Amino acid sequence: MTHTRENIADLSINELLGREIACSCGHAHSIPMKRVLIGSGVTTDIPRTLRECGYKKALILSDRITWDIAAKDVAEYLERDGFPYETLVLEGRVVPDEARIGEIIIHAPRDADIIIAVGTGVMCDIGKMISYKMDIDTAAVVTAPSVDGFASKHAALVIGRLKVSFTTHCPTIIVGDVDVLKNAPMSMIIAGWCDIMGKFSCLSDWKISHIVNDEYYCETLADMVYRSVRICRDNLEALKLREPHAVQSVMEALVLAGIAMSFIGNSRPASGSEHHLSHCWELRTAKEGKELAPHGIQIGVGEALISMLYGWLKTETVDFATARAIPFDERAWEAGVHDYFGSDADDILKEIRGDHRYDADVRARRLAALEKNWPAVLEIVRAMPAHEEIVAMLKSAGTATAPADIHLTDKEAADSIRHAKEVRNKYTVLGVLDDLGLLETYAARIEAK
Ligand SMILES: NC(=O)C1=CN([C@@H]2O[C@H](COP(=O)(O)OP(=O)(O)OC[C@H]3O[C@@H](n4cnc5c(N)ncnc54)[C@H](OP(=O)(O)O)[C@@H]3O)[C@@H](O)[C@H]2O)C=CC1
Ligand SMILES: O=C(CO)COP(=O)(O)O
Repeated sequence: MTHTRENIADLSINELLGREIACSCGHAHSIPMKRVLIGSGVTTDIPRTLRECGYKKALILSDRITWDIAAKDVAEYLERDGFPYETLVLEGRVVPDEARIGEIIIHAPRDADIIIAVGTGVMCDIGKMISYKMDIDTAAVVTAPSVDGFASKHAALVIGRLKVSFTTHCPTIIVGDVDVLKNAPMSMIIAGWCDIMGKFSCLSDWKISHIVNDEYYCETLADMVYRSVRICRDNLEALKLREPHAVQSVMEALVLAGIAMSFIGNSRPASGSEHHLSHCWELRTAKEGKELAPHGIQIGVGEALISMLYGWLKTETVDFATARAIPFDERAWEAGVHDYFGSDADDILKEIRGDHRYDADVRARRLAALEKNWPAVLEIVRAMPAHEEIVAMLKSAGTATAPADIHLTDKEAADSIRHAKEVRNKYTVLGVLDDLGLLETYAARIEAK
């Protein structure tokens, strides 16, 4: 049976796993994930699930906080079941860096065939990396619905003080016990909800790139993600009251976004211009040794900024002849990249030169495609929720809405708008504005606010 945007909604998360989904986009989607347990009390199902998936011995990996929150319960259920396991409880604050990863590899038993990482973004990323290096599987027992990376095969690690995204493998089992998730700090629950709200711009960016660059786009998956975004948006009041169905919908949306990324082999369904701003903020603050707000909270602010740019573009009088006549000052651009990215600039420039995204002929082709398809692009731009609507949603969630709320100045926000198109080879609204010669004007407006 071919799956389409209409009938994919009939499938549960578990029906998306462990098989090929023939899709109307022409691709067969699959993910090597075996089981997703989301619901009240699902921790008790872990021993049976491990056995059903063929595992023989687990290493439960946690830190002190997540041991008390969930890992000790996992250990108790495995003990009662007679399922072989060992535990490794990390002491102190956990940073996913070389030292921690080395420490865990030294202490991990050689005969475990699955690592059960108990925690949130950091613990799950460590679990992915260690299991990948040990050539065994990993399960994520999530203690707060805070990020959409649980189901992805990427691990964000700190290497040489810099945040680097490693390709590892996705967990084979994900557990989100709603009885645990609903008691997480509200700021972490809202962070996950913000990560989901960021999909409004990321999915619009992806669709625009499909039109302009003929980039592969799967309407069925985009729709699947959109549907879960709308459910989370509509459940906000219930989420603030920690109602189980609302917490469950955020956890499911986070996992679905990860599955969608794995299905297509890149992060298009979950990361667009709003994430690229956050990548810039992290790169810069890591160098300055500053701590930023949690990932999801940054995405909320990124979404507010990007929705403002989309809003300005909705009413812009676009002049393609003027855009075509704008010369590309390569030396000035290169100097700007060095200035902004410092020691990372050479790597970034090397990648950009390799993918040719700013070559004159490539720019000209993009501009021609933009001009030819402008009504279709404008339709996507106009469908983006208004900036005021995004800000009202974030305010209602009680979270950050503006750069100042996460200790960024308007100048820092404007600079990230100028440079975020360099951090990933993904065409977004920032690339559209750049091609149209509007990026600097819009960045300057943000700076002057
Ligand atoms: N791989 C991917 O695709 C992605 C990865 N990321 C990465 O994820 C990380 C951010 O993850 P995030 O979840 O926001 O933050 P962290 O994993 O850093 O967790 C934040 C803090 O919350 C604590 N905590 C976890 N659960 C609970 C709970 N139930 N009650 C009280 N405290 C709790 C953690 O404790 P403790 O320290 O004890 O665990 C930690 O101190 C970043 O490193 C980011 O780069 C983000 C997006 C995608
Ligand atoms: O953070 C991510 C998804 O939430 C991954 O994004 P990137 O592919 O932009 O690194």
